[in-house]
Amino acid sequence: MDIAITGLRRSFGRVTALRGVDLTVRGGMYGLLGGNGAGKTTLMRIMAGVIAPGAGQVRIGGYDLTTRSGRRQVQRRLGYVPQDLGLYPDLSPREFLDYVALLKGLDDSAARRRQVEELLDVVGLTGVAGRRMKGFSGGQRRRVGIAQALLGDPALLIVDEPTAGLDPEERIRFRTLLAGLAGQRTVLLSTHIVEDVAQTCHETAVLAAGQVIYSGSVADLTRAAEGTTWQMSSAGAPPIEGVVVSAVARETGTQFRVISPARPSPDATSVAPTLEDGYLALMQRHSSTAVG
Ligand SMILES: Nc1ncnc2c1ncn2[C@@H]1O[C@H](COP(=O)(O)OP(=O)(O)OP(=O)(O)O)[C@@H](O)[C@H]1O
Repeated sequence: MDIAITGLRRSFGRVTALRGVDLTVRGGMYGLLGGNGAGKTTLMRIMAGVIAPGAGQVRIGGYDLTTRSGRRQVQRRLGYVPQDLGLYPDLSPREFLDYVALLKGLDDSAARRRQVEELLDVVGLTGVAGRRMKGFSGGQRRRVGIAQALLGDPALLIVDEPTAGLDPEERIRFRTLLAGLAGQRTVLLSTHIVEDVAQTCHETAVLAAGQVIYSGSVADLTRAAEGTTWQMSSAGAPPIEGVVVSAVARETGTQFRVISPARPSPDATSVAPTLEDGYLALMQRHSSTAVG
């Protein structure tokens, strides 16, 4: 399901969360990157129809989200996994999903049960389907969140910060699950974890201070740091030039990875960038133009 957004603005009182967002998404798995407060959640909530847009155009699958009828049409075709999904701790995932399915209008109880069992299997929760959710891990809770969003087989799945707080193994399992779901539908993944986008998306956008400062391929964003990514050793002091991406302590000194337009020290060697380097180089350029 295609998403076409132009000139989207949204404020909360005196705080402007989105200041003219332009974004086009065409199917598959799409990453939305940005730091804290960049406006990702506001954008997701507008697309999910939870809050109305301020000014601008938002069309999803051809439906106009600035109208109430458009929002209703989109909500029928969309699954949303918010950052903090409230679960009922005394219900089991099976009971919870059955309840949400009823709310979504799946009245036929046999069909509802069938769909709930299918989704429990898709998200890998069949083994704990009858257990109360009270003691569930972060990963299990998020799986329940995905399952409830998939009820009704939506063409668009919007997932806000799904891997925050998960341990590394759970994170990998979870993003693999999401990538699998993008086979037949559009999955919009909002995150500040660059690695999740690097491992699952071809296309991405970067949001900063309520504006899209990059949209395009993950490969092109990675290339944004080509020729400006350096590795160097130092007796201890970090380099004065550039942004330090990582610092690894070794017996011989500290090895730094640095993003800098100029060679940060005579012994620094140029290395191939990762998506994280590209993202940081973009942010660095953006903040220097925003200030200057
Ligand atoms: N309901 C609200 N009332 C007031 N201000 C809000 C509201 N929702 C968002 N904001 C403000 O809008 C800005 C963007 O917030 P938003 O939650 O969309 O960013 P984000 O990119 O999702 O950040 P995070 O990763 O920290 O959740 C922030 O300054 C935030 O404080």
